[in-house]
Amino acid sequence: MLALSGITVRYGERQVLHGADVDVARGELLAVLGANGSGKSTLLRAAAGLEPMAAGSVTIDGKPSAPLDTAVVFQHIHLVRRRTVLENVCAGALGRLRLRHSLVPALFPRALREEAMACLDRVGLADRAHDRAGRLSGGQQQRVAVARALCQRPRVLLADEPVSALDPAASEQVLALLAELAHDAGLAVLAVLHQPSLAARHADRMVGLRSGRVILNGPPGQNVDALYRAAVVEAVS
Ligand SMILES: Nc1ncnc2c1ncn2[C@@H]1O[C@H](COP(=O)(O)OP(=O)(O)OP(=O)(O)O)[C@@H](O)[C@H]1O
Repeated sequence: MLALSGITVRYGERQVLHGADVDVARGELLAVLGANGSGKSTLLRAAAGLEPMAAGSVTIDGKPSAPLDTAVVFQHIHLVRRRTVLENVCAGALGRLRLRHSLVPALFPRALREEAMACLDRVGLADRAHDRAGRLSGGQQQRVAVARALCQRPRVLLADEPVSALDPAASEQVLALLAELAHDAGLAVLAVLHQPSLAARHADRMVGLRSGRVILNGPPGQNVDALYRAAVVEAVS
């Protein structure tokens, strides 16, 4: 479904991605791991169309990816804290509906509110719909951010270190949610993670980057885990 082919990114003289090939199937959660500075976030930004590439292509089912095909969830959760949870989720649809209602949430159409409620239900937070977003815990806010991404109706969900600011229990919940969205909703999900053990518990496949190159690609398991530790983690220790 999502195919990143020959992704090459340079900052000035410095090349940070060297023709990386990564694909994610429909219904798959792919974890991208690697040491600091290995190019994980740059790869994700390239997948989202947010990074100018020196070479390479991003396609979905063989066609160039369009902006609304991919939704992104970031480490820093950008919810509007004084707005309700439901209004924040509705905002995920603004791009696709070309609504001008972002400043007047009361005017969100009823159908959109219902869809946003369904997205919230999917992340297990329908009962918090009318609370102000700022009152939720960090883990709950990240799940709201996932619901907002779903309201965009993307085909691909990209998550950049979505659990870095969360405690272990909330991290497990968010990763389980991403896996569920891949498996049950048929999304292709790519998550940049720093914790190999978390990735191994939830991801269908792991890709390891080192210095802008893909150095491993396989299902979580002893071989990949050992290779990951040897090739990625120990490279920086
Ligand atoms: N806008 C930029 N201008 C110049 N260099 C950049 C820019 N963005 C990233 N880099 C460099 O590109 C390299 C890859 O960065 P990237 O953020 O993709 O790594 P990462 O694997 O996500 O790291 P981390 O785990 O620390 O988030 C790093 O050396 C970084 O300093």
